[in-house]
Amino acid sequence: MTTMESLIGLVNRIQRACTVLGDYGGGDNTFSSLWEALPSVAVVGGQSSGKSSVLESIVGRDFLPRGSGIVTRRPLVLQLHKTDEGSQEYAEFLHLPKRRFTDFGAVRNEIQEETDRITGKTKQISPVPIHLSIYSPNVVNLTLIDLPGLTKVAVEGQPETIVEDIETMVRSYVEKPNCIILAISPANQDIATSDAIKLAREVDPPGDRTFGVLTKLDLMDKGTNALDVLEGRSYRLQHPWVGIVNRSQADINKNVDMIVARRKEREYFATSPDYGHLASKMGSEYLAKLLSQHLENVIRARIPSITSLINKSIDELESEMDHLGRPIALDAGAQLYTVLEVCRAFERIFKEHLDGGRPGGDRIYGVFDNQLPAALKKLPFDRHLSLQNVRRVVSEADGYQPHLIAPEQGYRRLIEGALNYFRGPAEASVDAVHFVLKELVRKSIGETQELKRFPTLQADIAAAANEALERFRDESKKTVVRLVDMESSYLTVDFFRKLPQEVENKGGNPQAPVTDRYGEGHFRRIGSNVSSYVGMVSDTLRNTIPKAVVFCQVKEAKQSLLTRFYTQLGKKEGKQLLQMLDEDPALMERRQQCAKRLELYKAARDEIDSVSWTR
Ligand SMILES: Nc1nc2c(ncn2[C@@H]2O[C@H](COP(=O)(O)OP(=O)(O)OP(=O)(O)O)[C@@H](O)[C@H]2O)c(=O)[nH]1
Repeated sequence: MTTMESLIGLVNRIQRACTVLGDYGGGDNTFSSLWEALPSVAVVGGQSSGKSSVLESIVGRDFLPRGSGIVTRRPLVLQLHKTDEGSQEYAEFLHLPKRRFTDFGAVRNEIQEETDRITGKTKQISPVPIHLSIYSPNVVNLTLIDLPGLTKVAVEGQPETIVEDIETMVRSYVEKPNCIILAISPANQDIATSDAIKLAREVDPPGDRTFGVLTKLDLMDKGTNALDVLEGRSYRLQHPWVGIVNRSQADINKNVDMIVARRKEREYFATSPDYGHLASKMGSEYLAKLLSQHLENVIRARIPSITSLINKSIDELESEMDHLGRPIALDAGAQLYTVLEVCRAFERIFKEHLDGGRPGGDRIYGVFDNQLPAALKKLPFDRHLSLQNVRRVVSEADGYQPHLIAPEQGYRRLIEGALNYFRGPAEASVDAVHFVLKELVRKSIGETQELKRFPTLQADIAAAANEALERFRDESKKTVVRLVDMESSYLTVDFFRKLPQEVENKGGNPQAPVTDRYGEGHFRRIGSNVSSYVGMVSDTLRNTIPKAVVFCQVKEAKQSLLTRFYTQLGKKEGKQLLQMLDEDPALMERRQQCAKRLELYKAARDEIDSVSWTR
């Protein structure tokens, strides 16, 4: 079982971890803020309303910078830790973890210097908080955030936007539903004009999380009192108002001890004719206890939802880290392994495209089934085998003496001329398949999740794959052109032997004039015979070209797309490998951020686990 104090201690530790990792609410919103999920108490009020005095009397020490103008220019997260009676008081800054301050004057100087470190000596403000822990037997466990005082006008040396800037910053703290607002108003001013109440009313209309604090009760005009406010009649809040009497400026100048001031405050209420009946519920000590108690209750109630936020964030971050991939290993062996792994993943996807596991491979079949037959059909054989052309080619081939029986040379020339036309569709099929393969490489690279983080390796793989595809294309072209050449280098003898013997079988009419043999019918027959032969070759090529293309390009791409690349890879040194694994800087940055966040959430989870609280 733990005491309530450990709950505030728990939140204190998580808050410190948040600040170390740059999570103090607001800022970049790509991560859910743990800070914002934690309950905190923010002190707000107009300038000179007595904020610093209230904080100091809660602590029982002088330690805040004083001066004219805006002194508090960065939020001060003040974590109070109660220590055993008699132990020495000391303070510690998060930004100076090794130094213990026992001199509170030095604490004041450090706050000032640390403020200037971020804002410069200008009068600018900054939302980056300063964390100060005070360990003392005279405090209660409590965390308070001191914010710049709300002002109405910019004074000499301040930027014009200061009024708005301060309000925006203060608002960014108090508008969070987990923020408890300590709204400070001076009693010697009309409560209706209080900056603190005005802001609190805006961000917390029901007054659930606002604690009204009325300072300077001792400075009210004689004969007047603040009972209407303190008893909730002027402005109603869910929590009771607390009246405070801080040290006057004269007391501060005289260095009146804070402990003495607390005693005087107690006496003031105890003996006050106006407030005597409220004495036990007035004063800074009471306020500190009230806040501490309330904060503990709020934390207790919030722990389950904080835990679930933490667990959810851890899950999300871990899955994002998996997605981003683990950081690159440092030794060359592991780097080579990573490169090979990624290449294999790419090859697997590329093969899936070809084998039908992913779309795109069917387009190769489309080339064979549509494109090639259509191109073959379109070849200009009609023109080549027109009567006129047949007559011309045959006559030319005969030379000075016309052929006697079959125009052997004429046939050969006509066939060779026709077969030459097949080169075009054959090469076009090779190119078409090449482009399909190239497109599949591009697609597969895009689909290889493991490659996403390595733009250089992506380019290297693309270059190697495309270079291999070019080689396969060259080889394939040579092969299909060879198929065509083979057709013209040796004609199918059988085909011609089976042709009806035109002269001998001429319709059984041996009397037909000899001139007929060289007439239209004769050349038409030659044309039609050549056309049948070419048609037969076309059928053959329609089957053999796809075989050659698949053999030279598709099968090769499946088997050895990256073979050369792997050989080159084996010769590379660590430095070159690392260059290949050069990651996108944005991604590296994101991974680093995720890792930091994960560390924060895990630390927070451990903190919560280590505190078992009573329910
Ligand atoms: N008599 C008397 N004087 C007070 C009381 N509270 C604050 N003062 C005086 O009012 C002046 C302003 O008080 P601070 O505590 O510095 O007020 P603040 O709101 O922190 O001021 P800034 O940080 O400048 O915005 C100081 O001179 C205090 O001594 C009080 O309850 N009684």
